[in-house]
Amino acid sequence: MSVAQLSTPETGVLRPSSGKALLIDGKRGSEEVLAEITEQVRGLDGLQPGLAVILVGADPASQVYVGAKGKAAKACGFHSVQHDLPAESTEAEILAVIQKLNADPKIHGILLQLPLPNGADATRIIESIAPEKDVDGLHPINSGLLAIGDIERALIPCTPAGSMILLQKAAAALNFKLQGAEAVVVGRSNLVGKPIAQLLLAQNATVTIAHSRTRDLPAVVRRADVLIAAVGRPEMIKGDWIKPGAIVIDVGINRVPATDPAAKSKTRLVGDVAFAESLDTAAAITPVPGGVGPMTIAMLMSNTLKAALRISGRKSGH
Ligand SMILES: Nc1nc(=O)c2c([nH]1)NC[C@@H]1CN(c3ccc(C(=O)N[C@@H](CCC(=O)O)C(=O)O)cc3)C=[N+]21
Repeated sequence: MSVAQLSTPETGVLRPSSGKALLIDGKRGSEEVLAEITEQVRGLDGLQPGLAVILVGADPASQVYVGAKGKAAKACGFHSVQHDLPAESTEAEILAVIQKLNADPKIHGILLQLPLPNGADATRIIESIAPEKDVDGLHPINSGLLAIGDIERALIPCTPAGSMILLQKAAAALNFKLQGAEAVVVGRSNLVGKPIAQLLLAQNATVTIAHSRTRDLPAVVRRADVLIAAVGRPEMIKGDWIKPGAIVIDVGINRVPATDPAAKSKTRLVGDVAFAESLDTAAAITPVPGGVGPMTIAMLMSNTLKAALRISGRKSGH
């Protein structure tokens, strides 16, 4: 469906004339961001942004994500290192690695892949990362800057930042105003739900954070002009919960058994939103895969570049 087919009434409630939602392409969005970063890095003469990723344990999914991050970093022309630590590592051992990276002038970004094995608490480890190298945006200094609305100074968590870029792309295509819109975030994690809510507030949306204890979740979701699904439960949000004309950003990445026995892979990826059911109701929706996931990696590169420019005393260009 072309953007021209959409009517955009003053109310900000959008009704696609053909009944099919606009797909927001995160793969393409991420390629655009990565190309821009690569171009900027070429012009930095002498400064090479450096990213260190720490992986504790050998969770296969985490290994895939960490591999993708290293690959993207190299493609952008970054210095990229990976520290693999055994699952049994003590907090002191992880802290020692972080101390070294904090002091390493070649490293501008440090990412501790989450979750830690055996449900270990990452709070103290994250707090040991130098805030100016905290490219995941999880240090209390960065979450504090975000909470007081100092978006320029904060390093913003990558998934929320990527989700906002996709939301802004959809809003621009649909001539939809975030200001004053009803936004519902389903999920309240420190990694995704809470920071996305802060970013939406900074855009003057009216924000509701719903979670597992929310009474009548379908009714709350039905109010959403903008719906952010970040619960981590496969296809939990049903098509008939979606308000007609809503913009839907699906942050969930859930691996479920493949339905097609002939499929090459025994599993497939689905989001937190029942995608097929939502296509006739939503004005725009992010697919899974190919939506927020690739943007997350692009934002990590963007944060690393931002950190490198700041640490080296150059302007960050925003
Ligand atoms: N400290 C920390 N920071 C993170 O940012 C972080 C983390 N820990 N732990 C795990 C999650 C997960 N994550 C993803 C990144 C890219 C895709 C991605 O590119 N996904 C592709 C598909 C990949 C596939 O096929 O498996 C897509 O959605 O199209 C997915 C997930 C970052 N995470």
